[in-house]
Amino acid sequence: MTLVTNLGFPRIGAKRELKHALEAYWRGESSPQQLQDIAKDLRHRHWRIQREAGADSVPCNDFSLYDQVLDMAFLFDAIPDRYRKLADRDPLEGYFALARGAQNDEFDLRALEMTKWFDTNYHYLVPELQSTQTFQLRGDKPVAEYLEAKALGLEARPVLLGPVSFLMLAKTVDGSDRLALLDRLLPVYIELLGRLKAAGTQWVQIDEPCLILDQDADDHAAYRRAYAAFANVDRPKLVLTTYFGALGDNLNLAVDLPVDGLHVDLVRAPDQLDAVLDALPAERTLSLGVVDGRNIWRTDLDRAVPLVRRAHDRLGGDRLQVAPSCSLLHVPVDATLETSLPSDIQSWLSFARQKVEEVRAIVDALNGLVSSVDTLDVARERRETRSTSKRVHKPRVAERVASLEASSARRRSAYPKRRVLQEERMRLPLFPTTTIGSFPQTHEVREARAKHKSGKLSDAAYDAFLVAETEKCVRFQEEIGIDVLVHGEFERNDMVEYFGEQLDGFAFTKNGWVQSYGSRCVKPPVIYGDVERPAPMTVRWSQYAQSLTDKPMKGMLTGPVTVLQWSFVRDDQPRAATCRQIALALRDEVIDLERAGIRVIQIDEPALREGLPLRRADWQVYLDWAVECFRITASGVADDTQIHTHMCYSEFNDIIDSVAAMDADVISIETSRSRMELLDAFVKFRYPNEIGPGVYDIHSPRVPSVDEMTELLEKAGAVLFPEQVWVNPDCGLKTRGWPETRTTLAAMVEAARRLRSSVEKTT
Ligand SMILES: CN1c2c(nc(N)[nH]c2=O)NC[C@@H]1CNc1ccc(C(=O)N[C@@H](CCC(=O)N[C@@H](CCC(=O)N[C@@H](CCC(=O)O)C(=O)O)C(=O)O)C(=O)O)cc1
Ligand SMILES: N[C@@H](CCS)C(=O)O
Ligand SMILES: [Zn+2]
Repeated sequence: MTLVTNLGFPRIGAKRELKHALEAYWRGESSPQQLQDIAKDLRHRHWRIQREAGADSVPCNDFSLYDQVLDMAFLFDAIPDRYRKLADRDPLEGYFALARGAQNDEFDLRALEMTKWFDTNYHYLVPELQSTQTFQLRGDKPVAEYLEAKALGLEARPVLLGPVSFLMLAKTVDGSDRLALLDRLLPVYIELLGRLKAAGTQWVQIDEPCLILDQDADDHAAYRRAYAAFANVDRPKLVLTTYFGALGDNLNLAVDLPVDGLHVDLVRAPDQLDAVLDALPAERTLSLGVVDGRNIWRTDLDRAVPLVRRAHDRLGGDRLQVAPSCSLLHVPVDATLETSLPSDIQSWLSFARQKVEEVRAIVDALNGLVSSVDTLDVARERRETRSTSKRVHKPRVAERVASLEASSARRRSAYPKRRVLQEERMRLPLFPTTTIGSFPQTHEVREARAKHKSGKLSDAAYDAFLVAETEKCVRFQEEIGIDVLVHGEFERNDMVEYFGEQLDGFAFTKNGWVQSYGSRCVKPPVIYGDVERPAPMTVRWSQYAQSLTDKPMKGMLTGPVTVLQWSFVRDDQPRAATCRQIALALRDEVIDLERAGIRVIQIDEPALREGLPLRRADWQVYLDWAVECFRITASGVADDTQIHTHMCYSEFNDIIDSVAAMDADVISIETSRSRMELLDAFVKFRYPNEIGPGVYDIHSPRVPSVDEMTELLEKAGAVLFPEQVWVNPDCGLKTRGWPETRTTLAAMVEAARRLRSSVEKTT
């Protein structure tokens, strides 16, 4: 019998219940037990939803209080020494210290580095290992969750990140080879698999997502060594799970590994099916990911069912499982909660619950069950209304894109000339200070917006509130001596959603929350049609803020690639085509800002790196259109208007030429958690324009000292020319509170002053 399975469910909850529980706990308003009770409740609710939607088996250990990679590191006791005392005394506090840092009378602990999970907007915590690393089992989370499901009468399939991907996603602090730790790690996996088997587990989902990346001979050897070690041990069956792309040249390796099943992503890589079927050894179970775990459109069942049938004809039903392409962590919980959307758009959507239902419908159709044939008809009808909808296609947008000239993507003069003109106009000191845009989105700010949205606060009162917040923010920056100010972004719910709400072709949901990291969520807008800007979006706030001060006020926009990357995008045209439409809409905004007297405009592109295809062979095509789109947005202004861009969480070494090709006058990057390691790509001569390496890790409540920031700036100063260096935090301050923001920014300005005077002394 072909099974309906699932690789992971969004754990945050349809109403962000986990977020609220975590934050209450961190504020000291609830006990560990209360937090664990809510977590358990969510697990049970999510298993129930999946069962009701038709799943034959549900995943467990896909739940996490913060992050699934951190869970594995914690489970294997891969805890850096600095956290050990706290973790041994209070495991939950120790766990959260790894995730968020901890600062009190006793401890001053930096958090682990955080980075993007493949090409998603989800962040995982990077395990910190060293050559002397040892591993042992600490707790039994996967077993406990398996038994928890069992007590409800469910045979769940624990999800484990596989040993090779675990090591590849980690970093060693001493630069030693991560994979050299494999032999020490394997016995711990074997012990865990044994414990799962003893608890009665039948199948374990062992994720090796790195198998869809470019892997070399040493990597291949590591997979072979790892899975050979699992071959003859008493363990549950293993389904080796890959997602986000094709196995490609790793296919032969994947099918050679002595496991019991293989999951492949047929949404990103439908063409790999025949090769997989040809290569699959007899007896091996095949799990087909045919429902898109990364997007929210209803599945084209007329394409999915024949794909599955092809495998069914070759393998028979008993060796076949059907599933979403990847964990559903990346989509919201339930589209039926979106009652405010236009009904046609709502009917085009499929969130986690609906995706499991779609997998059920596919398997039922395969088995010729009548009820599902109805579902196929309904699905077909919905897709047809979408492909012919007047909401979707606007010929004048396509015409504007088609008539774009190459010169639209070029500034008038090259950077050296622009620099002179900008210097004359702005007269900034050496090491100019600025921030990345947002200031604290306090409970008060969010509450005011929520009240305004629900009609409890009038337009005028909300406006007056935002005016007052913006003014306070400007005055604060003036007081502490920041050189290039920002308005604070108080009017924005999110840097992408805010623009989506004002652009035609975008729909936004009420409950479409997706976890970004820990308790932080985003509500990606849905791009369903051709994009246009009906009216200016940010000019009013930038202009107002500029009217309050003589210092330059930085206009603040989210760039086209990031808007694309952090939205749910159309699947009926290439991403590049949608991106060009967004770029043109934003170009108009940049020009309007300049007209309104704004001399500095930041176009944030934190997602440019994350959008990079996972296989190197596909990079250049993407980078060409992504950089072109940024330049289309940025190039409509005069030479003396300074264009900034900002990128966080990015590893730049491989793409520095494209970053340089964006030709922003100034780029700010995230460098503090990596202690300026990420700056390596920008060292003298490799990046010609100006750079603001972040000196304040804004993802942690920890407050860095002046000395610490000065030291980071000195490190930057050693590899960059002084006149290249800006001083700024890693990213926006929206997640921070005002007290820590005040202290840290004042300290940051002081660090810049120290640096200025030390340079003056030496010249
Ligand atoms: C820079 N980052 C971003 C990414 N992706 C984005 N789409 N946006 C980003 O900014 N990816 C990479 C990083 C990830 N970083 C973050 C940082 C912070 C958050 C975050 O704080 N998210 C908020 C939700 C933001 C939002 O949409 N807020 C709305 C709704 C607020 C709300 O919850 N209102 C309450 C009432 C409020 C109250 O009383 O306190 C309600 O409606 O019930 C808004 O401000 O209007 C979060 O809370 O998680 C995300 C990613
Ligand atoms: N301007 C945005 C960038 C975040 S990546 C902010 O400051 O929040
Ligand atoms: Zn950022």
